Amino acid sequence: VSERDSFWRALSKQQQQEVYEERHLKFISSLGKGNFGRVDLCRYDPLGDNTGEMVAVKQLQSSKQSNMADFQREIQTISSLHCDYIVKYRGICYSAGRLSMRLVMEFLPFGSLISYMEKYKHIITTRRMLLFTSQICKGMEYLQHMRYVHRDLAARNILVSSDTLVKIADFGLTKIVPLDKEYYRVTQSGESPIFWYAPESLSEYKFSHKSDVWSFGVLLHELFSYCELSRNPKRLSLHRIGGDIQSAMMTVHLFNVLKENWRLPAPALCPPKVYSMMMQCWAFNSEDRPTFSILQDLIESSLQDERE
Ligand SMILES: Cc1cnc(Nc2cc(F)c(C3CCN(C)CC3)c(F)c2)nc1Nc1ccc(F)c(N2CCCS2(=O)=O)c1
Repeated sequence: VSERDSFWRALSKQQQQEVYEERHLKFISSLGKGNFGRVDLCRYDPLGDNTGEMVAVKQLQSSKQSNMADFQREIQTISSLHCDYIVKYRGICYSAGRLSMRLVMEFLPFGSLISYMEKYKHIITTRRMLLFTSQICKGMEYLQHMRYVHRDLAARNILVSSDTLVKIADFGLTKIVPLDKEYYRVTQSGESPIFWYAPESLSEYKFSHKSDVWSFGVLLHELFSYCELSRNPKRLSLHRIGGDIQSAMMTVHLFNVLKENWRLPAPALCPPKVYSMMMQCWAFNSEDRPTFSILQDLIESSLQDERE
């Protein structure tokens, strides 16, 4: 009980206010599984007349101590973020009986960018893709302003709210950069999305706003490849380094080909200015990479080209 109560007390006054009562949270369907968590679509229906709002509810799969701590940090992170391009925190559902708590978020009806692009790739325009790019960049500028490093920026973690709005989601790996340093060094590697990692993250486990910029470039590659599985970063990188390497060596081989200046090839039909943006994000030395505000200007200029 004490552990449960200590978590409860740890929540700020503001977070405790947004409490969702379990008895009014009606399960509708499972949306998917991600970092240690499962996300369900629920209707929060206190009036019991099916007029309540639809919400996305994330709960831990295993109540392992380390996962609990990560989940609590994820809740602290997402509840402190207020930005149009970041999925909104609604509150927490603290199930009285069980130890587990659940994170309640706004529901985005179109799902992840990957499923959206698969479905609409035949009608989506370059302009629309640049609009999505600009929104993700604005979300990342805000995240950087709050001194957060996302560490898992990838198309699978971008959610689509409407045909004209996408948001950054899944803060399971997000860390705060300490005030006295420009980067965060992780100890446990866990399930690492190494094909989205900057060289310094592969070799020294260093994560910074500049490593998020590298991942942003990989996300841009996914988007302008219409999130096609045959063209995804993991598939293309494995093709370059040889697919039969066991995972420990994979990081080393990936680092080496990046050191030798291999990069993901330009997606078919990708505007030259957009590929040039990706290549700038993939500068080997982190200080040579653009900031998200410089990227915003480059995106605006590409949008101009598409307008004329
Ligand atoms: C916070 C949030 C808000 N809205 C939504 N809308 C949403 C709407 C949908 F139609 C779908 C799909 C679309 C495709 N068809 C076949 C099944 C349902 C969908 F997947 C999601 N999803 C949220 N989260 C979420 C859900 C599910 C997740 F797997 C992950 N993760 C992904 C990487 C780590 S993760 O576990 O965080 C986050």
